[in-house]
Amino acid sequence: MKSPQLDIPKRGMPVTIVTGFLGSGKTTLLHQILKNRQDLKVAVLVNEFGDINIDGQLLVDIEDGMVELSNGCICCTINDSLVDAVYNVLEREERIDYMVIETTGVADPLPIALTFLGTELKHLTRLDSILTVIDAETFTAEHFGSEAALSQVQYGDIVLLNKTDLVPEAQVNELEEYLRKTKSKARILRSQHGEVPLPLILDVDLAPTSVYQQVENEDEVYKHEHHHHKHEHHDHEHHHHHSDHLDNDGFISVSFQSDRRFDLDKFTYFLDKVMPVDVFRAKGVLCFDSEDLRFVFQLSGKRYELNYDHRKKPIDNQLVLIGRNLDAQLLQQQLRECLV
Ligand SMILES: Nc1nc2c(ncn2[C@@H]2O[C@H](COP(=O)(O)OP(=O)(O)OP(=O)(O)O)[C@@H](O)[C@H]2O)c(=O)[nH]1
Repeated sequence: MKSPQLDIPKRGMPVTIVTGFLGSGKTTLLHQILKNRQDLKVAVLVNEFGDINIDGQLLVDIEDGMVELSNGCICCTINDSLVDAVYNVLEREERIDYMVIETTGVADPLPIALTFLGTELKHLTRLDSILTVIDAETFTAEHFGSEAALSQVQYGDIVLLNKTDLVPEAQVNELEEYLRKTKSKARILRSQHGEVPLPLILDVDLAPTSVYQQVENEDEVYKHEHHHHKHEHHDHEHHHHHSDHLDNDGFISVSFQSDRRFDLDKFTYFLDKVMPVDVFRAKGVLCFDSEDLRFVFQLSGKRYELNYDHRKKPIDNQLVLIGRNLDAQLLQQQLRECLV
């Protein structure tokens, strides 16, 4: 007799949440994880701030079977799409050993962690840790004036001081001392280009899940009172508050797409002379008139890189600019002027 097929649901899938501010090196770390995972079958969930998913396009070449969240900040759309995306992974036929979730640079990791602890996912997954990537060069105690960035540091069980190649060691030591003062329990590591031994960051069981749940309860009370208070004054306030949140601490993203190629000189002139300093982060896949290959473009703070992408033929230009106080129409006009 044929034995009946048992359909045993997967339980306790370990999950690491990779968080960290815009451009700190989360995707770079993800590439390292996928490169060095050995026999582990890792599912990565990427969520990007911006209409065009550049990271997803670049990751897909490395690892098939990637699952993506829909665009937008997951800390806002979390109750629908994150849970769905996690289910998509859990329901796959093939074996998957580990799940890594990359949040957007402007997302607060706490609601994401709470989704794993507060929904039906708590029976199917095990939150292993929150890993916070920090750009050792640009990080300051002001956290870019962003509440999300503050929360990222606050809730990191592992703090990865990345880009240590860009600063003198004394400065990294100072940064580490500063973090030690506020985060005595965190595992603090250093890296260049996200290179870190995987046993130090995966399956480490460092998430203090009871603490998150306590925070959640307090937060519920706060939200309730907050809402109530607003309600007395203005019916639309609550809604307004929510859309403020969607603005992500004032960060907005501007997308640009064109079938035409850029003039390389005009584009670099735009980067060096025209683009406002308020553009904090940019990334894209670009095509230039003078070049036969596609380029991957990365800008973080004052630095940018344009690298050949040997895997793909040039097709079109797709670019996302992220920053505060950006004039989307003006930027798009200025970019159009760089086209041949
Ligand atoms: N010099 C140096 N550059 C790095 C290092 N790690 C990452 N970078 C570069 O920093 C830029 C941003 O890296 P990403 O990994 O895309 O950053 P991210 O955190 O995923 O960015 P967002 O998705 O926009 O939040 C890229 O140009 C990387 O090549 C590092 O250790 N040293």
